[in-house]
Amino acid sequence: MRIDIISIFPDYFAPLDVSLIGKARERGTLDVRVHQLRDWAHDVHKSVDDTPYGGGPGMVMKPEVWGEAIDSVIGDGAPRMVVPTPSGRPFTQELAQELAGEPWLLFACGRYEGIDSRVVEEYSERLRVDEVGIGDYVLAGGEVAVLVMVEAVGRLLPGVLGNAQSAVDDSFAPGAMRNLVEGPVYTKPPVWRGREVPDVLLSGHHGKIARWRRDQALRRTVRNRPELAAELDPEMLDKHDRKL
Ligand SMILES: N#Cc1c(-c2ccc3cc[nH]c3c2)n[nH]c1N
Repeated sequence: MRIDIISIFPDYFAPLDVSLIGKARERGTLDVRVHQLRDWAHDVHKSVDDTPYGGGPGMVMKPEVWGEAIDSVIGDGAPRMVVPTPSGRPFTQELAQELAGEPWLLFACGRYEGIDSRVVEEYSERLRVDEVGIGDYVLAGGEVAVLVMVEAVGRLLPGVLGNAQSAVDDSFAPGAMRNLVEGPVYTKPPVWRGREVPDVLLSGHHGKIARWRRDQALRRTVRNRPELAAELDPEMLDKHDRKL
């Protein structure tokens, strides 16, 4: 997978040089290219923003600069374009799985009050463009959101996670974990400050362990994410309710 990121703060993406994503880049599984938007700003100040039409606070990012940058980066290609924005569709594990199936992603990182809306209009005629948000809070720009999305997508690519099963057991993963969050996890020592690991996990009985883990996931989902629990099959809730 190729990933292009356009931003006025390329240094924000240094974390993509380390850990899982860094190793995937070294192996060639991921080809991440970060571009400085100001390279396509031609005035002496390398301006990328201007005052908003209609008035209002802050500045808006100029369409001309974005247009030149995107045209230069994609050439005749057609990546899937993702524009982080608080007003976007929610970024979910399901969307991460979908994006992980794309051969080429282009992330356009806005700053200030955002990117002139004609940029999304322009490229929606030629590319699949998704405006995506990572949560109901407001950041100062799209860079952190892109870091979140690149990690969530990158870890799903073949060979990136040491244990492919991890992705299957992820919270929210399609299939058995859909609408469920993960339950508690434990490692050695068996007793820590007088706190014991649940006996079932030491039993070696894989069926009982699987049932216990699912029950714990359900309990945590009901407790922490009741809106997800409401989406679960009532039969599953009922079966576990008798024990919840
Ligand atoms: N994704 C996302 C975002 C943002 C965001 C994204 C881009 C810009 C550009 C200026 N301000 C921004 C905030 N805030 N909260 C989210 N969930």
